[in-house]
Amino acid sequence: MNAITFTDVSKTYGEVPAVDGLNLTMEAGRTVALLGPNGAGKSTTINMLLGLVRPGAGRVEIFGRTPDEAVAAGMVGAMLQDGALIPELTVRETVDFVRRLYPAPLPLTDVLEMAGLTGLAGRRAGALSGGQAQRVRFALAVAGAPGLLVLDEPTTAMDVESRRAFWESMRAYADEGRTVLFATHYLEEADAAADRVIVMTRGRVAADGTPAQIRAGAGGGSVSFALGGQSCAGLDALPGVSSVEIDAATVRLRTVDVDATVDALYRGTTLRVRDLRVRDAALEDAFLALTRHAED
Ligand SMILES: Nc1ncnc2c1ncn2[C@@H]1O[C@H](COP(=O)(O)OP(=O)(O)OP(=O)(O)O)[C@@H](O)[C@H]1O
Repeated sequence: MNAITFTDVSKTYGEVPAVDGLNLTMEAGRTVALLGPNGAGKSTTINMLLGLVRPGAGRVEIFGRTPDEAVAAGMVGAMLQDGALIPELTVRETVDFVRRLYPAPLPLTDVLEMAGLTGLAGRRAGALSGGQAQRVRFALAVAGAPGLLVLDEPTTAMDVESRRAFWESMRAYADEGRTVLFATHYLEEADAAADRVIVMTRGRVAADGTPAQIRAGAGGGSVSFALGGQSCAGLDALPGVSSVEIDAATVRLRTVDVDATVDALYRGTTLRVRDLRVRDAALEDAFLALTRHAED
């Protein structure tokens, strides 16, 4: 059974179509990143998934149930952008209070450990830094051991080290066969943490695939090397090459097939290739290409 199904889902605010005819299925056990520029419809999608916003049209299902049923059954944990904490309660009290609301929660010590909060368990929530408060929100999201974990820009306000630790915790949680959906602006996070990336623009899916597939959609990559005084004639005819740029004595070939281009460069030319550099298209290139197209 799919963990998540959106069928012809739309949501309009006034004149603004926040989500526009969304059709999406997500298999259980996957970690999926929802990527998109501001206003693309990510939060609206997540809020509909959690039953916080009702779709104007269409149907949303979680493990075959309505969002309300799935949430009530403790199948969903969520970390939203502005989840308030009660300042007077300690971290331990906060996490324990929430985990007891679920039918089959994780042990308290496990939750604190997983979220990196063991050393902060006695601290009042009101005295936490922004990044520490985010860790508590993560702990609250996983406390009930939900099969689906939904995270809306979870690493906002975290420094680099907290971010790294956060994704490690998230991966440990996902490795138990659970499904994770997270929205992010950070392309490197989608690249590193997700096995599927859904790029949204203007309430629609602009691209959907593994990070490698999305990168490939951006046009492969580039091959550059020091040309010295040699001629660049014929380079544009090598397999895969879509353009040839020359900057000082370096030539850069944009290619849809890096392997074929490099192979032909060595076998099919008499050039002396020095200082060869190969670069895959970054997810960022793909993202910019996709979202730029949508803004046209
Ligand atoms: N409660 C609301 N009332 C009116 N318009 C809204 C509301 N919520 C969202 N919108 C509009 O719907 C569109 C989609 O917004 P949404 O917050 O879902 O995008 P997002 O991809 O999450 O953006 P961000 O990355 O900035 O969080 C935007 O144009 C936004 O202004």
